[in-house]
Amino acid sequence: MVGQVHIGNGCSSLSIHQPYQQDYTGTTPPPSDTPCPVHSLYIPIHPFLPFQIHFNLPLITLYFILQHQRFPTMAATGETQPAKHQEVGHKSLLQSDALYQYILETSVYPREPESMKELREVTAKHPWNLMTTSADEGQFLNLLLKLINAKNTMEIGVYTGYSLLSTALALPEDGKILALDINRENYEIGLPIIEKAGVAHKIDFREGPALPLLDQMVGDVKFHGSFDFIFVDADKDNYLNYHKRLIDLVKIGGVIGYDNTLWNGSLVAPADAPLRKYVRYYSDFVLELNKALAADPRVEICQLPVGDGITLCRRIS
Ligand SMILES: C[S@@+](CC[C@H](N)C(=O)[O-])C[C@H]1O[C@@H](n2cnc3c(N)ncnc32)[C@H](O)[C@@H]1O
Repeated sequence: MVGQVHIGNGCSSLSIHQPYQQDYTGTTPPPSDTPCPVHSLYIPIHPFLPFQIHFNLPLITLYFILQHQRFPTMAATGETQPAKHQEVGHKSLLQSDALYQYILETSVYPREPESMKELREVTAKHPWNLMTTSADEGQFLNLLLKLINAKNTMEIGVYTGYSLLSTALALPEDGKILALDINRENYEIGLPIIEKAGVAHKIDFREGPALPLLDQMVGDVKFHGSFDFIFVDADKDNYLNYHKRLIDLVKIGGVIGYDNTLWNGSLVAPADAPLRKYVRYYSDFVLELNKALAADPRVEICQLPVGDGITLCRRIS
């Protein structure tokens, strides 16, 4: 497998794939509790490329793949035309684009802080913009954090920082966000806007894969039960691994939010639906996560069809 790189996973979740996933064929998923080794090679060609590519992959094929990554639900529905909605960050599972636009224009954009609007617009120009948290979900997170009086929080999966900014704006002056991402470059796109908004002092950004850091924190009792809120929006194949650790780190009564738990609606696609390989692959992890969360007596849950689906878990024991 000389000269192969694995880049990205699915819609709205960039995953830098780990060595154990090399040669992924869709039939041999990686061990579910294998800690993420530090990625050895990172080539930011495009975040949604689901599988390993050969360096000599013809450009035309690459172009074809990139075009189709933008409309991952097409495969699930058998549509032949891309969805009409072109809103950046559009991940609504609403069947009506017009209704989604109505929500954005009536309730979201008019109340969106200027800094978030600016970050959304800057992110829209970035080639991986489909990864960004949608504006309606950003608004939801902001209100949720205020409702639960969150002060000490964590975010796994920052990208350019839209959800991070919505969190930072919601927290009190002495609030904190431990922000984890393998890619600092994208975070730095949003950082000047976050600084201008006067909330950068709340953010402790750490570059690197999240799991090893979580393991360190789990090994230190001072972090146990210390987080009011944790937002997970990163590599789906590690969500269960994250949950195993985060459950110790979030306080009793605190909330973990897992993003993309409806995975483009692919979870209910028939077995023979022509899903793209990466959608099918990550769909199994999301299905496994949803089942595990529903059966976990340590949390109360609520799965909301906001964005690409967000499952809130309130720790109760
Ligand atoms: C969907 S994006 C996050 C979007 C972000 N919440 C926003 O509001 O724009 C997923 C992010 O997860 C990061 N990521 C992927 N694998 C990761 C890992 N193992 N540890 C930490 N971050 C990871 C990617 O670099 C990417 O920036």
